[in-house]
Amino acid sequence: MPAIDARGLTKKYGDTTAVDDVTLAVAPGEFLGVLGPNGAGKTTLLEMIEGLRRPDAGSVTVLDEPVWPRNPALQTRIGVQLQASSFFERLTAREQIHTFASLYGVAASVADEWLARVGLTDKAGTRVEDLSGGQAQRLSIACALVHDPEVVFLDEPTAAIDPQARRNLWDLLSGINDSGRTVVLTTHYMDEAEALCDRVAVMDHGRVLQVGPPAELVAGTPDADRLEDVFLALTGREYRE
Ligand SMILES: Nc1ncnc2c1ncn2[C@@H]1O[C@H](COP(=O)(O)OP(=O)(O)OP(=O)(O)O)[C@@H](O)[C@H]1O
Repeated sequence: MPAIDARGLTKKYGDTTAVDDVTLAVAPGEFLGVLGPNGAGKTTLLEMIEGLRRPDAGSVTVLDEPVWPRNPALQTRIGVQLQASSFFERLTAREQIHTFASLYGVAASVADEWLARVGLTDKAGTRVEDLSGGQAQRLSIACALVHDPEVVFLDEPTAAIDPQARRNLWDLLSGINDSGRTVVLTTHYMDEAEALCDRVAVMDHGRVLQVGPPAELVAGTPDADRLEDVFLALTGREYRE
């Protein structure tokens, strides 16, 4: 049984087809990257898989449970990185993650450990609206992981993060995956996809163009040294971040 089984997912916004008939299965313990340029449909696809957005067509199960309509049985088993704008207002970083922890019945000490793991112990007393973009992003990742979910969804987790913190987050996410968790992340960054992912789904214009281990995608594409070349071969366009 796949950890995630998405079939024929489609979402339109007016005349824009954000996600166009995407079928994707993710194995338990797999690290899948959804790679694509701006507007490729990555966020919309992820939101449908998370059960946060209703597909116009298609269906999704996560851990063998349907995600739509909203499925309370799944909430404690999946971790979704929310946008920083979804934080509870006026709480400090520590209060924020303690609130998440208590919702899930997780000890406060575990929440503090997560603050340390994302390098935010010295910002624990800072209000969430006073965190930098990268700090807020790291807090949102810690909040998504605090209840030790079986399946983790991260939407461009390193987008606003400086290179050193990015490396630390890569180590953190690899460690979570090594401990058997299924991880799905969207990214603009080829190097991130290559460094972290067992398989990469290359997306453009709402469609998944190719799925496979990064090395296989490259090996299967004549003259390709990097995923950039694979994207060029698939679309005829340069990949732009
Ligand atoms: N709520 C919305 N209403 C209308 N159009 C939308 C909405 N959300 C996304 N779109 C459009 O759907 C397409 C896919 O957007 P989406 O955010 O899923 O892509 P993305 O790959 O995550 O992009 P980015 O990397 O820039 O976040 C884009 O053309 C976008 O403009």
